Amino acid sequence: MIPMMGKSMKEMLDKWSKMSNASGKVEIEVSEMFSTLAEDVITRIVFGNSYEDGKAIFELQAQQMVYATEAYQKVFIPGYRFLPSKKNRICWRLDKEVRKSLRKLIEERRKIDEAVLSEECPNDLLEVMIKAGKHTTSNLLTWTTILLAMHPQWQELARDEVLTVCGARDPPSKHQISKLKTLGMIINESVRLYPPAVAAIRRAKVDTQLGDFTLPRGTELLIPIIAIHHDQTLWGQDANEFNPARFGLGVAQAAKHPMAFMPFGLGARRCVGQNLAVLQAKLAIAMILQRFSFDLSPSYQHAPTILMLLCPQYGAPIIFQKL
Ligand code: HEM
Repeated sequence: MIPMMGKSMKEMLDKWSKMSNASGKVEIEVSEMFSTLAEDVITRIVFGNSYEDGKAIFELQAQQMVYATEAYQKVFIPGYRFLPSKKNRICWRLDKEVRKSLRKLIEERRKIDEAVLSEECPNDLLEVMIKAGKHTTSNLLTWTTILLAMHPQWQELARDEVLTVCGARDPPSKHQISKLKTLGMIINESVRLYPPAVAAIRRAKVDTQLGDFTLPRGTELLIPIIAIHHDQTLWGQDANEFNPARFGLGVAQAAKHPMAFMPFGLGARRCVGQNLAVLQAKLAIAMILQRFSFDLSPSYQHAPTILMLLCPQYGAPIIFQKL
């Protein structure tokens, strides 16, 4: 998997190098680039030979996200998404199309000779992964790049670590990636401050007592991940500041409550793509650090906004300088 990711990454970075001017500088809108990268990686991993079909499904999902965001931006009314408004109807239709395309692909996979169906293309993973992975991972990469551009001292520390552990040119191996502790802390701090998924939803299956609240069966709960991640009673006075050092003793020790960090959700339904997302993020950032230093473009405006996921409202223009 890592060589496949490394290949997509290297192709992207070679393109940036070619685009740079005589002094080795290039301005890149990273949110777009990382979106393409994450799509490329997941589509290759999940769909293999059905790459083109996979891309078509991602396009349908992008349309679905636009409509769903508009619907959710209205006042939050439990059960709103079940009402037959025009936008909801379009969402349902797109959802049906996505499911239909996925089912078709899975059927096609089933027809493949069993001998060809190796561990590399288990078809049940297909439906699971496609639904969640692209936008969240590119979002994580975008915020981490913005934060490292804002905090050059952490960028330097991360680069020193990458160069010491992995050298200056070759894509890091799995073994090397597991040794990138500072980079791991930076990524944790990035998803704490800017969790791509800002909330998770649960429904009480039975009547439940939660602290002082009695929740009747069927109650929908919105768990505000982003608010929990910024809560000063849990994270201290500097809760809104970028301080990867808070993760120095591990995730469980970073806040006053061991479960306060939940960018991938918690419990049995937590994110199945967590390891893949973190692996991809570490590899991508490490490979960028090996080749470029970077700063925010003067046109960058810091305006985190929720468009289903937490996004930089005016994009993420970053100036890269070849090392
Ligand atoms: C930075 C990247 C990612 C973030 C922040 C993220 C976050 C989350 C969150 C918050 C949940 C809800 C968990 C809960 O309700 O407790 C979730 C669920 C899920 N994620 Fe991710 N995710 C990321 C990347 C990925 C990737 C790369 C994949 C697949 C390749 C993926 C697949 C899934 C799936 C299938 C679920 C549903 C699990 C279930 O309902 O049992 N995610 N993710």
